[in-house]
Amino acid sequence: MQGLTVTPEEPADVIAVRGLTRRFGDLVAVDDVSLSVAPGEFVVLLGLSGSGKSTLLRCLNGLHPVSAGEVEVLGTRVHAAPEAELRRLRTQVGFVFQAFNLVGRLSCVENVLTGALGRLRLPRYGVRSYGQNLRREALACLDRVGLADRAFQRAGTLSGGQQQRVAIARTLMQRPRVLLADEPVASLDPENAGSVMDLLVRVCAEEGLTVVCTLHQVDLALGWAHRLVGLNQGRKVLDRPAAGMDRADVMDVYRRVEPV
Ligand SMILES: Nc1ncnc2c1ncn2[C@@H]1O[C@H](COP(=O)(O)OP(=O)(O)OP(=O)(O)O)[C@@H](O)[C@H]1O
Repeated sequence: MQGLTVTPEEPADVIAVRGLTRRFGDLVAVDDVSLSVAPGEFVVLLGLSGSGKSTLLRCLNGLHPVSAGEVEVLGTRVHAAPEAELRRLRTQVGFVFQAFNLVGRLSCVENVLTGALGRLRLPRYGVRSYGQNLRREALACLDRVGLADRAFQRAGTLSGGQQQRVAIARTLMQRPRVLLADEPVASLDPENAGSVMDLLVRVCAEEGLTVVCTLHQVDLALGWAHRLVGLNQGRKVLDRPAAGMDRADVMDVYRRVEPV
């Protein structure tokens, strides 16, 4: 049709943070940070211990209220959302923790099944209380992380690397659109850290997830991130595509205090 041109729209940012400040009493843990994350982007947050990485991550899904500024995730205005809206948002935002947060006495498959609770109306108790389709899906999630053969083993009896794989399977079961990962490989030895990161990056790419992940391992960050964001004393001191950056550029994050 003449005269009618349809321009493909740029997809909106999945995460948009503007002037975010989070204080704990007199301490400014996150200081006037702005950040946009595009669909499917894998952003790694770097910075010294205490620089505000975990606090920023928790502000993204409303686990910490913000002191000032705006946080928008998947179109939800997190800074102003009532608790019910935040609960709805959290069903779409997976969280992977350093300490795995599995229930050690439950089997791997039952831990994975809990990832589906956000989309079920009633609580469930025991593997058999979930329908057959969900049980099949949970086993498929375990298969994707290479642990189908451990489905009925108690999660607490697995190694750290295996437990983090189960936690990733639980996140897949949640079918999130965004993944927040707080030092997901900090408790693992270097070899396991590499292979769990490898898995995390692969499944996130397969699912088209938008990811914000805090890491202490600079080499892993350089190897896997699309973009590196550095914090120092709560301020954003780096925000660059990872391609073309080297270790020395990244190490600057740990010294710089001037915001970008
Ligand atoms: N609930 C809280 N109450 C008081 N202070 C807090 C709280 N949570 C974090 N802080 C403080 O906020 C600052 C930032 O902490 P945060 O955990 O975000 O840092 P981090 O960069 O994630 O550190 P790490 O790499 O060690 O996990 C620190 O000084 C910390 O002590």
